[in-house]
Amino acid sequence: MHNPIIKIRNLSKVYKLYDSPTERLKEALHPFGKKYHREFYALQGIDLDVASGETIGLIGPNGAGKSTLLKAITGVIAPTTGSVEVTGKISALLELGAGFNPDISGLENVYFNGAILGFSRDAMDRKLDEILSFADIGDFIHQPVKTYSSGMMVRLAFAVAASVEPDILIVDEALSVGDSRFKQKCLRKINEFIDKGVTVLFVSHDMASIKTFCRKAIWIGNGKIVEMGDSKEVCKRFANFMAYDMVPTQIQADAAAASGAPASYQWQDVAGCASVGDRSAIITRVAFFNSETEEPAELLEGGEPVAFVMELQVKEPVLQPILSIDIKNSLGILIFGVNSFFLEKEIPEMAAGEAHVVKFSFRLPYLKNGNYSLTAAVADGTYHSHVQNHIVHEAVTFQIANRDLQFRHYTVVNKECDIEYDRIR
Ligand SMILES: Nc1ncnc2c1ncn2[C@@H]1O[C@H](COP(=O)(O)OP(=O)(O)OP(=O)(O)O)[C@@H](O)[C@H]1O
Repeated sequence: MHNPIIKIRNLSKVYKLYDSPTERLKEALHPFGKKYHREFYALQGIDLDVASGETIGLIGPNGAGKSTLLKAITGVIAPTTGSVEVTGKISALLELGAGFNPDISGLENVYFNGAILGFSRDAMDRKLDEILSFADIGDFIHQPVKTYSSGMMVRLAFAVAASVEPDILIVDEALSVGDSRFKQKCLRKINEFIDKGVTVLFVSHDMASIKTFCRKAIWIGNGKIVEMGDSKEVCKRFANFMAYDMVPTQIQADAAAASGAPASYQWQDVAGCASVGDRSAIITRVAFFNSETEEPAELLEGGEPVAFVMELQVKEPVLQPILSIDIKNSLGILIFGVNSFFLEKEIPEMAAGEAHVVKFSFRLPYLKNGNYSLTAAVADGTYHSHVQNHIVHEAVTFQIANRDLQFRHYTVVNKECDIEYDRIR
């Protein structure tokens, strides 16, 4: 890469961890320099080149080292080893309140921050209207920052960061505390920066934002770069890792073999899920996956062919089984559902002691970006008169993250609708 705007070589950051403050004191006072600490690598051997105009999303589990990397790039912390070279003006939104003096007013902080970024008082005077109107916190601007709500703090911080025409914009999850209207306003502003060619580094646990804004994503785990590449691909693999890789595969295979069920499903145990019913038949485990690629359905776009499989153990006879799945949004509102009764799929009686595997295959509707859960149920009777045997809430959860703007506004997008149009005057 020619002249990267950020060049990182063999970057490591080591923190000293002490079991108690006394250990720290003992180390400081020890006449022969005895060590009382353990070393913890928050970052280890990071090599990274960022080209001007790139938009990069950083993803990874809690404590992976994402914020530490951003702090090293902005110069807030010094590397233990290695180097970070930055060419250009950085505007950064790090943790909440970082860069603000809590005892002085918001307005004084605006000038203070401007000065740190190299702007004179006159230059900040010229930017002030724009900053105040973007932050939109009214008279609170004259109050000390320590009286601000977290939302107000991030409003002011973003307004200042956006006003200084940076070459590199760094946003560390800060936007998550803003209300949704402000968040949208910030995201529009970030888009404007991207259009102008500003380099953007963005930490978020929200895969939809990462996929929307960032062409490239870097997955950080245990202080190292696990994977780097197209944001869609990296987000997908990270989401699958978070959902499934922590379950030892041998346990899954053993459980499948014991039940005689196909071992190929990536089963999820539902024992820990909230459930109700008379338990004549119980749902013991489930799997949800893309039926074309067979990858776990954790991070989706809508429109994919998917399959949901549930395993049932029958304790008492179920004479007229009805099997159903419901998909709910993050507020618990039912978005759509499917059941064997509606589908006129007659399921034969299930006898005590039997085990069954039921597979629903369908095309996922185009849903609004967000988090969803799937409730699975088995009942006995007819649609109007039945006994619930087992309803398992949030049997699986998944996220819809579609970077295509058209899918953002409607709860469900129906692409099958015809529109007729006549000009009448
Ligand atoms: N000053 C410090 N002293 C000791 N350990 C620290 C310090 N700052 C960070 N760490 C540790 O470094 C690791 C990486 O932290 P970091 O904040 O970079 O993670 P992260 O990926 O941003 O996590 P999250 O998604 O939770 O924000 C964590 O284990 C954290 O506890």
